[in-house]
Amino acid sequence: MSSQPDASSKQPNPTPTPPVLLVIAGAAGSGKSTLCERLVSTEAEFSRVVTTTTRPPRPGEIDGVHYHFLTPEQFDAKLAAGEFLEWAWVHQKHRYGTLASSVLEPLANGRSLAINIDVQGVESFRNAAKTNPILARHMATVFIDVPMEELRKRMKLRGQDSDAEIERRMKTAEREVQEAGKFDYLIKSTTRDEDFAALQAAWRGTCERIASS
Ligand SMILES: Nc1ncnc2c1ncn2[C@@H]1O[C@H](COP(=O)(O)OP(=O)(O)OP(=O)(O)O)[C@@H](O)[C@H]1O
Repeated sequence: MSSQPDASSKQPNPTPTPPVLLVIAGAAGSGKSTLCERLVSTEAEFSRVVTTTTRPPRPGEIDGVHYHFLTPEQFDAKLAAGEFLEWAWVHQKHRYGTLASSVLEPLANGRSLAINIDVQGVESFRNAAKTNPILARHMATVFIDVPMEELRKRMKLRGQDSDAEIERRMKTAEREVQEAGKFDYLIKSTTRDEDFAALQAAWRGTCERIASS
């Protein structure tokens, strides 16, 4: 995960906005990370949700900044106490998740948050919002919709994944796109700039909903 940008490089927004939680999902290669990074690096109100992992820190990674690093035992204890909004095994090796406190505390302090997560993780957030009025009020879910052939192209161009891995991700993408109708906002992906403008529109829409409720 990339480091948090320097807050001083962001332009403060002259009009105060209510804090929001934008939960951004889409298939692998859809551009979630690109959008999330641009939002937290250009909009002064936004921070990235600091998620939790049992994988050991890599050199240079700071606890509480890049991740909350927990031992498997600490993770188990928080799980048993119901402190996670969502969690998952990754590559059957390490667990990753989002603590409710990592979302609720910044929101209570007036910070807006963005998180990029898979479609299954969003379902957990939606379920949590059913019993948590703060989440229900401040959260909006955003799906980035990319035509299948364009997805394959983006993953090939990115050059991170083998052909076999890309095909595996494409199969998952076909399942994930079936869930698009459950999201509050759908971004029909075109250029990076237009996608970002659509994300900003989703942010504005969410602020208006909160202000009028
Ligand atoms: N609107 C766009 N048009 C063309 N290319 C894009 C667009 N948005 C992002 N990309 C490129 O597509 C590739 C995938 O983007 P990114 O890594 O942000 O996707 P992701 O959804 O976070 O993927 P993953 O889930 O695999 O981490 C990157 O190379 C990125 O630069």
